[in-house]
Amino acid sequence: MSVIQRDGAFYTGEYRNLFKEHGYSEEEIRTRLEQAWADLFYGNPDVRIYYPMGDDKGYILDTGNLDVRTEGMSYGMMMAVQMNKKEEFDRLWNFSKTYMQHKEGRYKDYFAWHCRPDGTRISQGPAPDGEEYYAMALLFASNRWGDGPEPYNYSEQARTILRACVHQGDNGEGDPMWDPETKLIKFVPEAPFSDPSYHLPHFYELFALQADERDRAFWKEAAEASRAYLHAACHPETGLSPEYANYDGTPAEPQRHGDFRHFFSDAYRVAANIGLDWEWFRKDPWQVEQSNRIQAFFRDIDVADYRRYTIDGKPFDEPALHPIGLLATNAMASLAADGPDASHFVRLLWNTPLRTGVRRYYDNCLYFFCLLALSGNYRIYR
Ligand SMILES: O[C@@H]1[C@@H](O)[C@H](O[C@@H]2CO[C@@H](O[C@@H]3CO[C@@H](O[C@@H]4CO[C@@H](O)[C@H](O)[C@H]4O)[C@H](O)[C@H]3O)[C@H](O)[C@H]2O)OC[C@H]1O
Repeated sequence: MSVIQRDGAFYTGEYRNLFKEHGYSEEEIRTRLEQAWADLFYGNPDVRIYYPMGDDKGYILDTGNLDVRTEGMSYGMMMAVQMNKKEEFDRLWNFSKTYMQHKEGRYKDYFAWHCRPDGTRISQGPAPDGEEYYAMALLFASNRWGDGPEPYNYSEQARTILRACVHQGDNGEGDPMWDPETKLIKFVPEAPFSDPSYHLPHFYELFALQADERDRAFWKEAAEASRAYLHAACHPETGLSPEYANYDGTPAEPQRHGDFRHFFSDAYRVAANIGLDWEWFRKDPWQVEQSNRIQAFFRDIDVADYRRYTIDGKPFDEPALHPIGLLATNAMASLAADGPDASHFVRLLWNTPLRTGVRRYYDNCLYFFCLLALSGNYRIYR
C-alpha cells in the first residue's frame, strides 16, 4: 500500500475492507453497518444507547452506570460524523457544550466527565479521552460539513479544546492534559501517570494540521511519544497492557478508586487504537508484531470465558465486564496483524451480534468502531 502526502502529513488515504477480503458482499456489509447504527441510535430499549432530548439535544447513555460520559458522547459524535449523520452529531455536541463543558475555573474548556441524563453534573473533573475524541470528531465535522454558527463552528470549538489540553495552567490556574515534559496524555489533568488506552497518535498527527499554529510541533511530538510509549506499556509476550500506567509504561500503583494495574475494560482499546493508527499512517512496524501477539493470546480463549488478566497473562477468577467489547478490539487489531489469527477474529466478529442488556453501552461502542474500521469506513476527513 502506498503512503501519500497531503497537507504536510503522511497518511495512507486507503481503507481496507477486511470483511470484503473475507468474502462478505459489499451489500451485506453496508446493510450490517446501517442496521447497527439503526439499532444503537433508534432500536428497541434492549439495544439502543442514544436518546434524543427536546428539539436540539441528545445523549449516549452508559447503560451499566446510568450516566452520560464524555467518552460516550464523543464516541457518538465520531460514529455520527463517520456515518454522515449531522443531526445526531449536532444534538450530542449541543448537550455536551450546554451541560458538560466548563466555562470558567481550573477546568475551563474541559468537560465534566459524567452527568445525569438531565444534564446535572455528577463530577466536575474531566477524563482526557473525552477531550481528544471531541476535538477529532469536531475537526472531521468541520472538514465534512463545514463550520456553522456557534456552537456549530466545529473547527473553532476543536481548537479551543486542544488549546486547553496543552496550555491550561500556563497563566496559573489548572493543569494541562498532556504532560509537558514527556508529551504523554495523562489519566486526569492532576495525575502524574497515564492510561495506555488514551494514546491516539493517529489523532495527534491530524491535530498537528489543524490545531493552533504554535501547537502544531507539539502534536507531532506527542504522536511520536505515544507510539513509543505503547512499546513500553504493552507486555512483550502477551501484548496486554494495564489500565493505568506510569510514564515509563510500568503499571501505575493502585488508586483510591481501585486497582488498575491489570488488563481490564479501559485497556481493551489499546489494540483497536494501534490497528487504526497502522491503517491510517503505517508508521510503526512494531504495531504489526504487537497485533499478532495480542491476537495469539486470545486466539484459543472462548469469548464467554474472557477474564481480567495480569499483563503477563494470568487470568483472575473474574469475568470480563465487556466481552463483546474485548472481542471487537481484538478484531480491530486485524487492521495491523499479518499473523495466523487475523482472519479468525474478522470472522468471529462478523458472526457475533451487538450486545443487548444492561452492560451493552461500552461493548457496543467498541463494536461499532470495529464495524466501521473493518469495513473501510473509519476514515480521515480532511
Ligand atoms: O476526582 C478525580 C476524578 O474526577 C477522576 O475521575 C476519573 C475520570 O475519568 C474516568 O474515566 C472514564 C470512565 O472510565 C473509562 O471507561 C469505562 C470503561 O469501563 C466501562 O465499564 C465504562 O462503561 C466505561 O465508561 C473512560 O474511558 C473514562 O473516560 C475515571 O473512571 C474517573 O475515576 O478520578 C480521579 C479523582 O481524583
